[in-house]
Amino acid sequence: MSEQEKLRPSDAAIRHLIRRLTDEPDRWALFLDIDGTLLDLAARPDDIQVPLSLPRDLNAVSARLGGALALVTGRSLPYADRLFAPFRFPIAGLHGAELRSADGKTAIVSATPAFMRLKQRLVDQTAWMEGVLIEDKGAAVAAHYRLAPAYNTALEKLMQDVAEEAGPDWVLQPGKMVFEIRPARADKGEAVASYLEEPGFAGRLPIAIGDDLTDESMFALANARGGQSIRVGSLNPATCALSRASSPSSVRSALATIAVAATGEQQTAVS
Ligand SMILES: O=P(O)(O)OC[C@H]1O[C@H](O[C@H]2O[C@H](CO)[C@@H](O)[C@H](O)[C@H]2O)[C@H](O)[C@@H](O)[C@@H]1O
Repeated sequence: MSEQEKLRPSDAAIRHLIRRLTDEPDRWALFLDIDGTLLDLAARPDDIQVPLSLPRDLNAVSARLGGALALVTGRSLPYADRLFAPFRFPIAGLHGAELRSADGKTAIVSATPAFMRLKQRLVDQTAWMEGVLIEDKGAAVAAHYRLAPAYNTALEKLMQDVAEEAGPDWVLQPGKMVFEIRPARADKGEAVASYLEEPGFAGRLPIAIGDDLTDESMFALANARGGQSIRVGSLNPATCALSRASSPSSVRSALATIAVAATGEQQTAVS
């Protein structure tokens, strides 16, 4: 059975995606979220599994698009890099605040001493919340309650207070079973807009694929630029994405299918 045949009947958007990127590779630029889009969600942030073939498939799709593929994630840039080694894709990390452009130029945000003290205090203040995990991402911090859903409300209140204390350079970013405090300087939509100014991306139509609240800004940007937006999983809460994909596995299937088509064409060109 081909990768495409494994797709669910509801994965019409994924079939369109495969057709677009296979038939018109010079027309599109692809922006991919990581957790819940490329990778299945896991109980803890560090429990995620990267399927062995995924980095290679991403690289083949990127080559097919002339390099117009970027990962746009809430993870820190160095963390995202490690997931897809040995390849180094253009990556926007910390929800758009960190950015490595296609030519390798990197803008990283540093935590201020005051923010570092806040992060330590957050660890102390949540120590009694059994199951709550604090993820230190440098200039951002996430408080996860996937293993302790009962603390949802208490954690939200605490994170609102901490975000306020952090000041105007940081904002509260809710997500799937998580409250994060991230740098306010850019969101994912702004990161995508910035890529679309770069050689290699400029003049192309964006396709944004994501699964969570943080992805809404890149969906809105892609829609406004005449591109496509695909929300993975449920359409609840309401989304501005134009279409839906059933699961990260359907996104990976699409990438594998496009990668196979791209590699096949290369081989035909050589022989
Ligand atoms: O923008 P993304 O690439 O989707 O990153 C968003 C956040 O993803 C991670 O948290 C989520 O995935 C975890 C692992 O599957 C899961 O345990 C958690 O409940 C999810 O919220 C990551 O840990 C965060 O740093 C990212 O910002």
